[in-house]
Amino acid sequence: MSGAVAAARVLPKAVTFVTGNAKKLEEVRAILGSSIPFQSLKLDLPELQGEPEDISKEKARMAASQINGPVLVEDTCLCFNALKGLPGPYIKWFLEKIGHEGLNNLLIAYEDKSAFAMCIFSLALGPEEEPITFVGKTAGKIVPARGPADFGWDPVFQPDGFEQTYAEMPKSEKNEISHRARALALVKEHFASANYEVQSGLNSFSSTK
Ligand SMILES: O=P(O)(O)OP(=O)(O)OP(=O)(O)OC[C@H]1O[C@@H](n2cnc3c(O)ncnc32)[C@H](O)[C@@H]1O
Ligand SMILES: [Mg+2]
Repeated sequence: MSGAVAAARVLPKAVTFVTGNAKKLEEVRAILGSSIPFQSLKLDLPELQGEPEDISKEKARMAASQINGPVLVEDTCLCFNALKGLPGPYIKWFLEKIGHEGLNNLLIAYEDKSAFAMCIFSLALGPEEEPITFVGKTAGKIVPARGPADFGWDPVFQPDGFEQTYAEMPKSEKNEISHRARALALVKEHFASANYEVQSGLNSFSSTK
């Protein structure tokens, strides 16, 4: 078999990035550019419980069966080291209920304000396929809110090596060093090496071009 080129994996349609979060979509678009042709769908998937990687995979399975085609989803965690990784995948509810100040207050009893942001993308090529995950992390610390409050917990997260919070940075700078950018770098690598082809149609592309 040596020298044989692996047959292209034909996908019925282009990969759909499924999220209910417009800001995530904006960043994914900015980071991926035209490197991976994808379409997007706004869908509020259930907030699951468990270990971050399992949550992301299950989210991908649910999205793939709703769409009946290849999907990319992501789940974002904000993990406080003093709290052994919590709120982690539950950050959405913590943020919604207690806000930026409440997140700071969770750490009042601890000297250690360090945290990391984590993004886990899962790619499911179809409803019956085992999702593949891609993890990106950025270390930083939790600080009193600074900067515009237009995306989640950005104002309270200051990445290591920077004087600005995610919210204070120009978007282009966040998109170079963020948890999301790091995970997407792995997604890009995967697409560059996988031999995907989309069945002819509007979204026709070949990942190996
Ligand atoms: O539909 P999905 O993709 O699940 O979108 P979501 O808003 O429900 O997102 P998550 O379940 O991943 O929950 C993560 C929470 O963290 C927020 N978040 C995600 N990425 C962020 C980032 O880069 N900076 C700040 N906040 C972020 C987001 O607004 C949520 O409140
Ligand atoms: Mg969600």
